[in-house]
Parts: sequence; structure tokens; C-alpha cells
Amino acid sequence: MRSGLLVKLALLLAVFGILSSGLTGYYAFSAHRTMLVSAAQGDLLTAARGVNRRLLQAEEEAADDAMLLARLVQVAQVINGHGDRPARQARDELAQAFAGMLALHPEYLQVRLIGAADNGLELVRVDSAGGLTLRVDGQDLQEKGHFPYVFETLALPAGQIYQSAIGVNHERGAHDAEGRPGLMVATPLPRSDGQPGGLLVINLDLERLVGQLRADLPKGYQLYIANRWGDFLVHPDPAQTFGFEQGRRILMQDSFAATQPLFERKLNNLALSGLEQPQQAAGRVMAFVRQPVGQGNHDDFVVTGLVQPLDAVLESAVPLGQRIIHMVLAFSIIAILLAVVFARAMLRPINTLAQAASSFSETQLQQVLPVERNDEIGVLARNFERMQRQINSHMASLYDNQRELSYLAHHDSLTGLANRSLFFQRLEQLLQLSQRNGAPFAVLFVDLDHFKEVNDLHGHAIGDQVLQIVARRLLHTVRGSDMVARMGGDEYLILLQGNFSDDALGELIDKLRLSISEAMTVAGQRLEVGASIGYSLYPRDGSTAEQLVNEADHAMYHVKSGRRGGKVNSLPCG
Ligand SMILES: Nc1nc2c(ncn2[C@@H]2O[C@H](COP(=O)(O)OP(=O)(O)OP(=O)(O)O)[C@@H](O)[C@H]2O)c(=O)[nH]1
Repeated sequence: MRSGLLVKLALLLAVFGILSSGLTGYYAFSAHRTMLVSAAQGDLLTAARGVNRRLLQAEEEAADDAMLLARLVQVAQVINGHGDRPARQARDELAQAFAGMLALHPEYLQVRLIGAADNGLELVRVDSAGGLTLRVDGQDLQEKGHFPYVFETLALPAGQIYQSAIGVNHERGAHDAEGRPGLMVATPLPRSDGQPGGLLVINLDLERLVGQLRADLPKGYQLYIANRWGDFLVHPDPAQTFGFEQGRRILMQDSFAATQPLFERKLNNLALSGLEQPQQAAGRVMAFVRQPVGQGNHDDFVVTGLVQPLDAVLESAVPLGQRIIHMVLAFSIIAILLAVVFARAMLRPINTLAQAASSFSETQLQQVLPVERNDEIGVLARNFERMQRQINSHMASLYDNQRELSYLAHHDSLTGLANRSLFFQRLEQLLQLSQRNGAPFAVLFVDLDHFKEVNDLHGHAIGDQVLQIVARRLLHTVRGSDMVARMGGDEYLILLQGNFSDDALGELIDKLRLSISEAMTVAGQRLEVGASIGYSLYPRDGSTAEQLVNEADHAMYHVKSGRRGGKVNSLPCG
């Protein structure tokens, strides 16, 4: 029972300790994961903005380069057509400048000067071809006046920059630029009379641009760029890009549904993770940023997205998780040990009380209790000690009453002698003993003669005192080991242990009769009383208590019958 309580309390405390450390560990682990994901989202957003900045920067650089080239004097000479020779020389010098520009910028695929006349005939053109610069001249120069970037740029005022949407270049014979995604940056070139003279165009290669951007990104980042309608321009799988060129739309908002608000211009950026949005970003962490593009090109924009696998983000949480598990295990073991120690310490005084209670119930002995404590156990111990004292006191009085009752049940209240019941108990015990060891004994029956007359003549109270005096005389006459009992009225029984002959008993009976018949003074009156005594011997006269007492009674009766007729007071003793 006590060990059960110990186990339960220890278990409860241990479970509490294990749960606390487990929950703390779990909370720390999950908080760390959330922090990692949140930091990764921040990094992705920053990196996506960096990609956008780099894109813008590339466009601005191209615009600056276009403006720089447009201000070359040879450009004006070619546009204004100052005779064939100088124009020829100016074209050659421009071609060299264009080639230098191409060599400086690997992301440039073409640098061209296109005239407004002759349906937009190219005047000076240098292409990137197989990684080298190639001047295209003579018959190979093409008319480009029907392309939007030509007539839209020509329509712009001087000093303005035109920027096309990102798309696949379908111009035939464009060398490296042909069939590749990119955009055009152009600026109009007015003639000296103010009329549109042509334009200067730089073709930017998206793949080379993005290649450079990708190289700058941390490992494991996946880059996505979509135009304002959601068409993928950049995708880790090139087959997913420029679907609209092949008549099939592959949209960012279809692949990443959460990006829809960006295309609806309801959001500027967005960050998601598989930890917090498992439906929308299962197993990934992603960030998308909407970025306006073009210079004065209305509300055109691109959406740049960076995606990282969630596992890669949470990789560093794994060793922490293992450390937390080890810590939780260690704390759990400590919690179990502390729980056992604490439970034992708590239950020790209760065990002391419980032991004291069981010991008290068995032996009524009071144990040392922790009464000096100031807590509830001290109160319990003090109350229990008080209760023990009360129980002991009640028990003592109960034993006293029991002893008194037992005495009253076995003794004659007038003479203090054993009563009939106790005499027969003792006789039965002696019989059992004698039946085993054969020890003989004798039973004497004493009856006072004419005692009724004592009562009648002197009163019942005097009679009582006579009975008490006779009892004392009988006790003084026999040995201490013999038993004298009052049967009731004026009859006494005596149990004598030992081997008595009839003669020896006759002598003892004479002695008893002499003792009884000695004159006694009671309440100032001198009295004398005689007695008739009969006896029986075990085993000669009977083998049961009843037989032996009856035999002694009969013998007494015979004795009494033999002396009938005398008066009490005048009867000679014997
Ligand atoms: N004073 C007193 N008398 C008692 C008590 N018990 C019995 N007696 C009386 O004792 C007497 C005994 O009566 P018996 O033995 O028949 O009369 P007895 O006069 O002794 O007659 P025998 O024995 O034949 O000599 C009765 O009168 C009882 O009332 C007692 O406790 N006190």
C-alpha cells in the first residue's frame, strides 16, 4: 500500500518532469525551425530583390551604353549622310566601337545603328556569333522598319530610351541572337534638321544575363522570372519558358497559385514555406517579388521568384534536434531520479505515521512521531498522538472495568472468596491435570449449623458478618495453595491439593471445625457457630467435578444428620 503510493507519486512527478522537459525541447526545436524558415524567407526575398536590381542595372547599363554610342560623332555623320567617303569611314569606326562594346559585355548579342530611311535599313551592325564579334555589312544588312522596336523608338523624342518586352528573337540571320530570349534597348537618333534619322539598338541576351545572376545566387536556389501575364521567362526547366511562343501558356500563377495576387497588383512581394503553408508550398521555401521594368514603359513588370527546398533550410535543425533529444533524455533521467528521491522524502513521515498506526493497532505501543514538524504532517502526527493517548486511556479504563467485572463474576461479594463458578473452573482444571499426572486431591463441603437462627435472632447484618468471619477462619486454617469458595448461603467449599488419607483429612476437618466454632464477638454480641463438614477424594469418590462436590455434600449431610437437635449457641464444637 505504502510502496504503491510511493510508485504513484514518483510516477506522477517523473511524468511531470519528462513532460516539462519534452515540451520545452519540442518548443525550442520547433521555434528554431520556424526561425530558420523565417530567416530563409528573408534571405530569399533579399536575393530576389537583388536579382531584380541586377536586371534593372543591366538594362540601365545597356541604356547608358546606347546613349553613349548615340553621342558619337560618327553616328551623326552616318545619320546625316555627309558624302559617301566620310560616311563609309564613320561606319567602319562605329563598327569598331560596337565590336568593342560587344567584347566588353558578353550579355550583348547585337549592337546596331538602323536608319530611318530605306524601310529601316541597318547601317552599321555588329553581331555576336559563336562568342566572337562579327560585322555584318553590305548586302547582308536588313530592313527592320516593320519591327515595333524600330518604329516605336523612332517615334520617341531625342534622348529617350526604348525598352522592349522580354521575348524570343525571331529575326533571321541574327547569329547568336536568333531564337534566343532577350530584350532590346534602343534610343532614337534625330538628324541635324530634327527629323528622325535612325536608332541605336542593343540586343540583350536573357540567358547570359540570368546565367550571371544564377552564378551569384547561393547554391540550391531555383530562379523563376515571369512577365506581367505570368508567362515563365526563366525557369529551372528551360522547356517551361516562353510557352506563349509555342502557343501554350505556362504561367507562374498556375505553378504557384499563391502568386496570383502579385499579378493582380494586390501584393508587391510574397514569402511562403512548406512549414507554415504546407498546401501552397509543400516541401519548399519560396519568395516572389514584383518588379516594374522598362523606362516609361507604362506599368510593365516582371515577377522574380526564388525557391529553396525546405529540407535544405531545415538541415541545420537536425543536429540541434538530436542535441535536444539527448538533453530531454538526460533531463528525463534526472527527473525520474529526483521524483523518486522527492517522493521518498515526502512519504517518509507518512510511512512513519502508517507504521505507528499499524504498530499501535497491534500492540497499543506509541511510536515516536514527527510531531515537531510545522506542516500538515506535523498536525496529523500531533492529532494522531493525542488520539493514541485517548485510546490508551479508554482502553485502561476498559481493562479496569473488565477486571472488576471478571472479579465480580468469579468472587463472592460478601466474603471476597471465590464463588461457585470460579471454584468449579479451578476444580475442572485440577481434574484435567490429575487425569494426566494422577495427582490426588480432596473436596470439602462446609455447611454452618443452624445459621438461620443467627439471622433470626441477631439480624441479617450480623449474619453477614458471621459469614465473613467464618470465611477468614477457613482461609487461615488451610494452606495458601488451597482454595476456599463460598457456594452461597452458609455453604463453603474447599479444594485441597495433595494425597490425603481419611485420617489426615479427619484431623484437618477437626481443625477447621474448631477454628469455626471459636467464639466471635459481633456488634458487641458474643456468638458461636458450628459447622458440618463432609469430604470426597479424587479419584476414589468420583471422576467429575459434579460427582466430587455431590459426594462431599452427601458426606456433610450425613455428618449434619448425626448431630441434629442441638441449639446453635449451646452446641459444643465438634
Ligand atoms: N445473613 C445472611 N443470611 C443468609 C445469607 N444467605 C443465606 N442466608 C440464610 O442462611 C440460612 C441458611 O439456611 P439453612 O442452611 O437451611 O438453615 P440452617 O439454620 O443452617 O439449617 P441447617 O443447615 O440444617 O443447620 C437461611 O435462613 C438463609 O436466609 C446471607 O448472605 N446472609
